[in-house]
Amino acid sequence: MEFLDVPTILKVSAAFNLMAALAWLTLAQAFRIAPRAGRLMAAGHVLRFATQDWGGGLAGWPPLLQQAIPEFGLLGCIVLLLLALRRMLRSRRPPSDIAWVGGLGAFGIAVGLAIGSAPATELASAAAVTTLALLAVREVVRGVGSQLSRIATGVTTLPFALLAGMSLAHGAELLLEPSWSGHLLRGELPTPERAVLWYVVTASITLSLIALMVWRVVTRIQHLTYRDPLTGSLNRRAFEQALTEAQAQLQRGHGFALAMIDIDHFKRVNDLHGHPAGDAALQHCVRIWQAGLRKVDRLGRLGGEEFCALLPLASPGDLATAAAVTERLRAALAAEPLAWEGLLLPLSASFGVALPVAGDAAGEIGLARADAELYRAKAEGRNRVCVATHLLGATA
Ligand SMILES: Nc1nc2c(ncn2[C@@H]2O[C@H](COP(=O)(O)OP(=O)(O)OP(=O)(O)O)[C@@H](O)[C@H]2O)c(=O)[nH]1
Repeated sequence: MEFLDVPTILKVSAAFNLMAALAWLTLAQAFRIAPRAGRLMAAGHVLRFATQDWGGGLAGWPPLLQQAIPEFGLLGCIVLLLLALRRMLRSRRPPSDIAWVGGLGAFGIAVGLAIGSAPATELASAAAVTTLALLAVREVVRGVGSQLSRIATGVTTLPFALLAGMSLAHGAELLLEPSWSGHLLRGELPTPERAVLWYVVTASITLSLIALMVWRVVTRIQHLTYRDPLTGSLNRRAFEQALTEAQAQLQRGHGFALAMIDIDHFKRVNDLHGHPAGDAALQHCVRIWQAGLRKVDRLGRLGGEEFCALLPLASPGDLATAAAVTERLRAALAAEPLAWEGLLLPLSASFGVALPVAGDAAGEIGLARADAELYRAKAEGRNRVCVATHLLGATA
């Protein structure tokens, strides 16, 4: 580390915090990207900038403040960062756990300062920072769920895990060698290795949060592009894209079935109970059908009260399985009326199931066949599943 002296590393780190604060504030205020999370992040970086020891910067201050300012500053910065992370990942969990850990940490630091024990002060700070960093790891893992690959989740959580590890190691170091603490009070600077490590961790936490923010924005754009805003099912364009991809897979022996769906007498719901009731009925149907479908299945709203489910099959011609799945969807809706303004509105739908045709690139022939079966289900009395030429389910 001879090429970099410690005061330079500390100044670079301070400048980085200031620039990061400006960048988050610009994203939040000028571009309205993750505004609340951005403001919290900016506040965290400003706090770190203002309270970090830049190498002798606190030398003229009273000894108590020389130790108190960086310890409280670091703790406050990590609390703000964790709150920002929670907002970024749209977590609904109340911040009481963060408040508890931050509050206990601050109390521990204050007690350490009051009794004049530098090791106790640093130990309280290390314990709180370790816990907060572990909470951050948990937050990311839960927040991204299965939506990111394991590698991406691992890379994103790594900086927080590193921070937890460093704080834990520092705590252990203080227990084994209490004389190491209070280096600020003695006017000592950290070693170049420590200073660089802190800088790397701070910078990688910022990069990790930027990656999460980009991921959030991209996910939102994808949702707006591919989802029906009312029901959350795929919109027509996205469903057609899924169908085209499934048709291509058909050549490789991966079969699927199409179940065309239309809610029965839906106009009556609108006419008798109003448009909002109709909207609620559409959401109700999609919630029930999504619950009955597997993760690999795709449900799309093709328009109005017409939907289509794309059901991948284990064996290409397995129409019986597709019919059984569709019958389950029919029965589930028929069994669960919509609760609307104190009333229970019975709902049902008709279904037409068909297999796709190889070589039909956009899947139009399969859709037309499923549509013909749906037409037959309507004509034969509704609330039923018609498959190819066979009637499999029928209820009055
Ligand atoms: N509330 C609401 N209604 C919609 C929406 N999209 C379409 N509709 C209504 O859905 C109704 C469809 O009615 P029809 O095509 O006559 O079909 P139906 O009443 O379900 O009759 P069958 O299909 O023959 O059983 C129309 O009244 C449309 O206005 C929507 O997003 N929200």
